[in-house]
Amino acid sequence: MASSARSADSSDISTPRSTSPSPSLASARSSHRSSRTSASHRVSISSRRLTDFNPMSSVDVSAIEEAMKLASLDQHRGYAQDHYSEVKQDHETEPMEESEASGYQVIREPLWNKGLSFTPEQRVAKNLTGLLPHAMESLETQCARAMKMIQSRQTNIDKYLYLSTVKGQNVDLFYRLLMDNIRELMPLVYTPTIGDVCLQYSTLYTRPEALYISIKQRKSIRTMLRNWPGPEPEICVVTDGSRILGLGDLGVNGVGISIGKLALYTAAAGIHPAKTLPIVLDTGTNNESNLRDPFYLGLRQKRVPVDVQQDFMDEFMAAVKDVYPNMVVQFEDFDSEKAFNYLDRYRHNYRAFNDDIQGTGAVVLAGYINAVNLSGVPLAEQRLVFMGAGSAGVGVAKQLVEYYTRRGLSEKEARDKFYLVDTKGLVTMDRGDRLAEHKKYFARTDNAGHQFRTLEEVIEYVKPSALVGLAATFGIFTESIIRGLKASVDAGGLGRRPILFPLSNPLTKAECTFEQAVQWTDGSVVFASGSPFSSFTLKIGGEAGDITYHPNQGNNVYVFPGLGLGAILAKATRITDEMVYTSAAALAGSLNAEEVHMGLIYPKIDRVREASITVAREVMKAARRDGVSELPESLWVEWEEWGDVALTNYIKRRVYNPTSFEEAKGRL
Ligand SMILES: O=C([O-])CC(=O)C(=O)O
Ligand SMILES: [Mg+2]
Repeated sequence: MASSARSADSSDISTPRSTSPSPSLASARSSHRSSRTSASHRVSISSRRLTDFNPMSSVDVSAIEEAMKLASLDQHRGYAQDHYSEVKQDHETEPMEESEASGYQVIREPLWNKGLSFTPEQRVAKNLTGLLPHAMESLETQCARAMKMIQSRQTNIDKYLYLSTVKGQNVDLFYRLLMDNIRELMPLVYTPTIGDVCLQYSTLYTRPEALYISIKQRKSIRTMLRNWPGPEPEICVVTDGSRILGLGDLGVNGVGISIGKLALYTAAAGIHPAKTLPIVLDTGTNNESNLRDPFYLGLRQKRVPVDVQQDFMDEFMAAVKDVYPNMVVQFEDFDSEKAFNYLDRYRHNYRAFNDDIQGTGAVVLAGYINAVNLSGVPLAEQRLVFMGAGSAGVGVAKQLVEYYTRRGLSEKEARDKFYLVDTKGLVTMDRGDRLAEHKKYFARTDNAGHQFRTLEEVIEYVKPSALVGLAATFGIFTESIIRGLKASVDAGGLGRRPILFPLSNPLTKAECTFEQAVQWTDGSVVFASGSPFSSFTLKIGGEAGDITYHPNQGNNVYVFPGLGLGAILAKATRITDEMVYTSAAALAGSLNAEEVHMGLIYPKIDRVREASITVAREVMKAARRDGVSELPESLWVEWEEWGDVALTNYIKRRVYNPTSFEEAKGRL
């Protein structure tokens, strides 16, 4: 593991050393290891448990007792005593290399396992003969079997669990499967199914897949980060579970989102799975049903106050910078106030961005740029109503303001195009309640003392050309609201089309369905939703025939993988506004002729990986323009000479692509 390169932490006695194990030690260890992953995990966990807890705290006493019990259990297996003394001398052991592994060690390490794709030569060389059935299969055949199994499962949760098992056994198979069937499988590993998974995470739990960092162990954050078995992660997705999708506070169960997003970093942008790190920060939960659930896996306490969490967050970010200085940090699904605070606080000194504010902002901007073209309502006449004024609502609106200012409007002119609505009605300065800080920027002052309490009143008053939903309330875009939107667009001239983006996730929180949007606008809608809807066919019959309408999925999955990949490959020291804005512009321009012809505003989801490469390339260039890329000057000079082709090639050579059967031959 490259852990020997991690920086030392004086508060942590398990400072890594780069001593190699002696051959006898290595073979003694290997007899106890089933895999590199579990080996390094075991070593780190035992050394942490017995040495790092502060015995003054009550929690720690029981943890130490528990660790002692575990150690004595291990002793029964003739393992712990020797092993532990080794660990004490050599706190971080060198992990086994793939080339050293043999037999079950190979098969049981998901990153090394090739399932039935091992060739006869590999089977002999790796002592796998007899451990596998005779059949030798291509990755494609293994995928076909897995698809058959998935299709035979009745519920989406069962399908998710099957996929999760595949991921835990054979990483290449999981990602080949996901990449080749992204339209069918993304809804299982991501929204909407991941929402249900998060709701039940503690019950569904079978194995750890993330770092679980609780505020009770805040003094050992560095140790916990080092315990992660993957070598030098390049990207982490961190949540505190306080606002998971539109489902609210799910506490530690929200970790499913970090896991799901990172699966898409790999499937949609090719970041190596071993370089991804899902993290949940456990600072308690205010979700009563979690607190009552006997299986709940998180801290059984109310959330700590905001200022306490702020300190914890500072400690976490500092630890990340020490242990993995190059890692990009994606903040995910923090409740709005924290989301804005942390972004402001860390964006200048860390490689960090917020997916809900910036990722969603960029993806909606990309869709909006294309939607305006289709709508027939000129940019100057556009007026937008937002239902929802949280991190996503405000983040999106700000991204769109930036677009307008770049198109020549003053900031005030741009801002005046936006009408944000929350549960109390139109957000105005004189509404009489205490406005959250992040809403103030868009609070209207031109309402002449009048308050608009409902969305209907606001539609009637504003006569918008676009309606965006980020309110996490199912069905809040009623028939009369959608017809009202259509009427205000029609009033400007026939042939104009309303823009309607019900963006809340998962589907149970969508502000309206695609079918409703089509029906209530007589098919004229330009539509994007956060979670995927199926195409809808309007049965007209007769001469005219039926019409099939295609929805768009305006989900940040079109942005965060490419934004993260671009930041990593550019070695960006920060993630600048220019990089985020550029990701949107690049995405908007990434549709091919067929997609344009179909009237889509995003590339088809099957092409998300291609789009991500384009986004990553443009993000890299933006990092260079902003002077935050630490890549050698000579590379940039060369790319400037050769243009996008060379840079695209550079990216493509660095992305993970699960090897096919033939390519796999040379691997071991
Ligand atoms: O996870 C998703 O599908 C999009 C997102 O960031 C959210 O809804 O919070
Ligand atoms: Mg999110």
